[in-house]
Amino acid sequence: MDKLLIEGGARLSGEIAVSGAKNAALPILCTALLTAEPVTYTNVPQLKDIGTLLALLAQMGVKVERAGDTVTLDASGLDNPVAPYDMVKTMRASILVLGPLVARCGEARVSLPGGCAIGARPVDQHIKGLQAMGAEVRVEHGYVHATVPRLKGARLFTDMVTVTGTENLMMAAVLADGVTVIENAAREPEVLDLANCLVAMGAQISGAGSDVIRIRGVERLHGATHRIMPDRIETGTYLCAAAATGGSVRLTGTSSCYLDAVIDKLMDAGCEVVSERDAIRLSAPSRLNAVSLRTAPYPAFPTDMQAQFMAINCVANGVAMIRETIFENRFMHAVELQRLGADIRIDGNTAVVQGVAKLEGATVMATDLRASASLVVAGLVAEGETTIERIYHLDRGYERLEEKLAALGAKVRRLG
Ligand SMILES: CC(=O)N[C@H]1[C@@H](OP(=O)(O)OP(=O)(O)OC[C@H]2O[C@@H](n3ccc(=O)[nH]c3=O)[C@H](O)[C@@H]2O)O[C@H](CO)[C@@H](O)[C@@H]1O
Ligand SMILES: C=C(OP(=O)(O)O)C(=O)O
Repeated sequence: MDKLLIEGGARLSGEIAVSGAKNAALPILCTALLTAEPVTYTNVPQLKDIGTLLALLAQMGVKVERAGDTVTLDASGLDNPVAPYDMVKTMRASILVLGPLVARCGEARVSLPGGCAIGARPVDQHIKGLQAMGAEVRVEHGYVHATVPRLKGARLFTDMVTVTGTENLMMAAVLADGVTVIENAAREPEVLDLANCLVAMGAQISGAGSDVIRIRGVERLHGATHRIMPDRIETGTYLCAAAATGGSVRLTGTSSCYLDAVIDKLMDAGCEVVSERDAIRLSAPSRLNAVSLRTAPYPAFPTDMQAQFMAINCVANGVAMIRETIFENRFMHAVELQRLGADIRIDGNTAVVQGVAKLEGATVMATDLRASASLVVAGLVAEGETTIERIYHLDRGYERLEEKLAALGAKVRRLG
């Protein structure tokens, strides 16, 4: 199993390009299921999760062509609306095929993605929404079976803000008979990016990006070309890495416009952040101030950046309170950070981080994607060598991580 070796202490500086967003690409690639015409997607990141999704689509009968960051999908031969357990178990986002399959084929059999390290993550809201649109849905033997002659537009209200739930129901509604209104919708930029792709394919959607989305179903969608938005979490992670090391970096192919909550906190920590049209520059002081935060749905502070901010607080000046309100088990990085010498106390969904003067390198274990990112950030500032095990988690969400870090001057290498 691959490991990452980091020799801490280098101050990051220089320029790197940010990749397309994993969490936008995953739902957006599923839009191909909604049409018999080819759809081309650009700025698709080369990540393990994307490979898993493309393999899943291919076994359904979708023709997949991939050249660099461009993917063309042709679902004219879609003949197997099934997502088997073996392909779904490694990636929760595979539930995103459910809505499009029911909408286009009138049936779907999709394995429940199951629990994962950061929480139970049920999909009851996805199911409830499809039922409200007239689908007959049964959960049997670990699979969601859904059938319906044609979905009907409905008024949907989710019990909590759910990102992939909103995305699944929006994709189901675009081919439904009549108007669907999703209330309490997720406002994440990735939901808006998905809506933009669907509109380019002929869907009628208004309100995406707000908490009420209105969709008028159409008879069919057509092919289109869509560019995936930049990855705001990858952007935030490199900003944290630079900030922790007292560095000065410029990130290109990205934008600060979806990162207000994160950039605010970096500025509170003492960083100077300058937004350009398609780039962000950050310069950090030699020691950051501690910054407290509370995760919540967009536009508030993203749960996917909580672990990286815990890492920077470990070496900041002062005490930070970090409250996680989205996932019930998203502090697993804390014990690993403690192995590096961090002072962290967990009390329910709150972590109290007392900054220390220095961390020391050690062997640590990655437990999920962003937990792993926090260990990278901590390893970059720790004295001596840090070995991060189980980095397959990182490969789910960070394209060419070692190469990008090395381009900023980090001493990092992968051991196979
Ligand atoms: C591929 C993708 O885009 N993943 C992101 C997406 O995950 P994902 O879409 O899975 O997360 P959700 O927004 O659905 O989850 C929010 C909360 O709602 C709960 N819930 C959700 C659906 C449901 O049917 N029932 C239910 O109880 C979840 O357990 C969680 O506690 O949003 C999360 C929250 O911003 C991010 O951390 C993930 O990176
Ligand atoms: C939790 C994440 O992803 P996923 O929903 O794909 O597990 C993430 O991107 O941090």
